[in-house]
Amino acid sequence: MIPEPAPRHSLVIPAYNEEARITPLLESITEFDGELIIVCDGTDRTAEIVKTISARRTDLIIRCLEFDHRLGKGGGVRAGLAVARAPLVGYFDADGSTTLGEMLRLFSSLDSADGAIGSRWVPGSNLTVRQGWMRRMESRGFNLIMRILYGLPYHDTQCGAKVFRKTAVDAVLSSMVSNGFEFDVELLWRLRSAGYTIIEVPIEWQNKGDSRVKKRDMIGMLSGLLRVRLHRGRA
Ligand SMILES: Nc1nc2c(ncn2[C@@H]2O[C@H](COP(=O)(O)OP(=O)(O)O[C@H]3O[C@H](CO)[C@@H](O)[C@H](O)[C@@H]3O)[C@@H](O)[C@H]2O)c(=O)[nH]1
Repeated sequence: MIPEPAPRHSLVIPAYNEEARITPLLESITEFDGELIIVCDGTDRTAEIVKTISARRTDLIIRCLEFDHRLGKGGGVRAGLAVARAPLVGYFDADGSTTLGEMLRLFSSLDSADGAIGSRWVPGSNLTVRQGWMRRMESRGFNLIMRILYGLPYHDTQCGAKVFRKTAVDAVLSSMVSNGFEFDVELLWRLRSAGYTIIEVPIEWQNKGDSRVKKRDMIGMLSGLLRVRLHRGRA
């Protein structure tokens, strides 16, 4: 049997109880030279919907990873990245806050770096629907703390659109401990500490609302990051 060629890109979509938003996102993708890995660990019909679309859309490679317990956003992304087969990998949110076109633009900037993160807070970005001022302040404050605590020079560590060379991700993934929304910061920190270059790229972003991020997740995110920094010390 001739082995299937590896896809060019792997994109992970963490999808926790996304039955209302996953169909429009997948249907908006008309062409993609790669695989989509949807990580479903919720309690609604997301996985069932993904499998139905996957069977019908023979023009796309859609893989559905199913879990019977909640992994957290970070845990979900990690599970997806671990089985990604392409040399260029990444992840973005299920809510359609950014588009596949923007993800392809991020991929194309990997010519000059090992990782590229979408940023809503650098010149050239386009926020078509702005976040409320409270969430914006929290985001700015969070990034400031990350600059101080982790020495990360980025303006938007939490944007859900990120791409990397698979070799870079593979080098750090097994040391990662974060499962929640703090995953992104730990990943960036470990990659930078291992000498990989990551650039920040302006992105087009539409805030969709109906966030799964609750107050307790924010507290969990900060305390998780303090724990990683204090107890693990070095990457
Ligand atoms: N598999 C899985 N996915 C999850 C989980 N929790 C959240 N997600 C997924 O993570 C993505 C982001 O969650 P949203 O509910 O859309 O929250 P948001 O407020 O719009 O998220 C923004 O802030 C987060 C925290 O800073 C960011 O991580 C996120 O990328 C985005 O910028 C969605 O695709 C959602 O399904 C989980 O436990 N498991």
